[in-house]
Amino acid sequence: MGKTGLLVVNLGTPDAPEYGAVKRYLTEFLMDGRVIDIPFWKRFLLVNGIIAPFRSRKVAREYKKLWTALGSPLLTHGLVLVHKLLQKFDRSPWDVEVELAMRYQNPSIQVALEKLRAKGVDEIIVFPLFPQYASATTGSVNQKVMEVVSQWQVIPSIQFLNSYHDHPEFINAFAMKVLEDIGEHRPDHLLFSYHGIPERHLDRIRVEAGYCDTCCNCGNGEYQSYCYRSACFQTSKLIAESIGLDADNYTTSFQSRLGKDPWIKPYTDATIEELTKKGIKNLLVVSPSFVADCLETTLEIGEEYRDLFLENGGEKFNFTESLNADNLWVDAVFNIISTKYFKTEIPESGRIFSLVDTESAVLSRARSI
Ligand SMILES: C=CC1=C(C)c2cc3[nH]c(cc4nc(cc5[nH]c(cc1n2)c(C)c5CCC(=O)O)C(CCC(=O)O)=C4C)c(C)c3C=C
Ligand SMILES: [Fe+2]
Ligand SMILES: [Fe+2]
Repeated sequence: MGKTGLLVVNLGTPDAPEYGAVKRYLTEFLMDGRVIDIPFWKRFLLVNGIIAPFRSRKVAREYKKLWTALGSPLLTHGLVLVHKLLQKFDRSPWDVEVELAMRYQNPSIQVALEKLRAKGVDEIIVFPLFPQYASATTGSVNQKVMEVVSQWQVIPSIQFLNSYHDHPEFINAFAMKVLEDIGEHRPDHLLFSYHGIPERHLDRIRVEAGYCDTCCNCGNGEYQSYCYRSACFQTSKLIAESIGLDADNYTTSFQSRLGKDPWIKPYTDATIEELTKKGIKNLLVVSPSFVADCLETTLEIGEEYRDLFLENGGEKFNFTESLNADNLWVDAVFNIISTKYFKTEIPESGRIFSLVDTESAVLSRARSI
């Protein structure tokens, strides 16, 4: 077997918590036709004339609150994850190079793929940091990868891992985090809050894939793994089952709406209000559409939704941190990749290697971007 390149990809984040960098990020992101799926000229006017100039100042202020000495948390978690994965693959029987890429801004997919090519990989596995497939996220990453390699003389064999929302390794990793927090905070109720998407995006997939109208009906009956909403309900169900939580004790909802079009429901803000009306006083929120903490978890859930819950009579609000670069998650990614692509059973004793995290190793990687 030759050398394999593992491309780990997340959404992207601005290069700095400043107006200009945020505007560049939002413009690249929202000009993607898979994200705002309207005709180009309308999108161009909307993004360049309204959203980017007016939203960037407020969003830059939010990024400033989030920023650490190492940069944006989304990027830092990705760098540490990749660093640990490299250590694991170095001790494995397989010859694997690992690179982090962001769909928007840096490190770009183009640069990361060029690095893998320079290292002589002859096949590439694309691992999105999105457990549930959406055209706006995984679909867009896959399209970009194909655009880049289409310019190469030698197009390597490429494996796209489209989703792992129901993979036992992913479910188990999140379940462990939730279980720990349930033990600590003893909540009355668990809220699974996923990033939303416009309803129109689901309709497009439904028509293209020939799914029935009710495929994503609240997780009941058949589910379709390419229907983002349905996959989110399935993730909640599997995590809940694995920790022995009854259906009455958890709810699934969708957050982070942008614009006036209808997004998939139920909305997280409305759900939080309903839960308080039902007398829920102690709420634990978990967001398994994100495998790394970022603006949408730390600030939107950790501040906005916390305030909303407390203003409506809630008393205790806690948020389960994401998988970030926990060894639990590193092991899960390693196991997902090696069992799927290297067709190997992982011996129980060989699963966990001791990993030494050095800030300087992460920093030097960050500087080379
Ligand atoms: C988890 C998967 C994600 C889906 C699905 C998704 C869809 C989606 N997002 C927007 C608009 C914005 N998202 C923003 C931030 C953001 N989104 C995700 C993930 C998903 N987005 C992440 C991980 C982040 C955080 C990045 C970070 O640096 O912390 C933003 C930027 C912030 C803001 O302006 O509020 C926007 C805008 C759309 C329109 C969409 C589906 C069509
Ligand atoms: Fe988003
Ligand atoms: Fe559906």
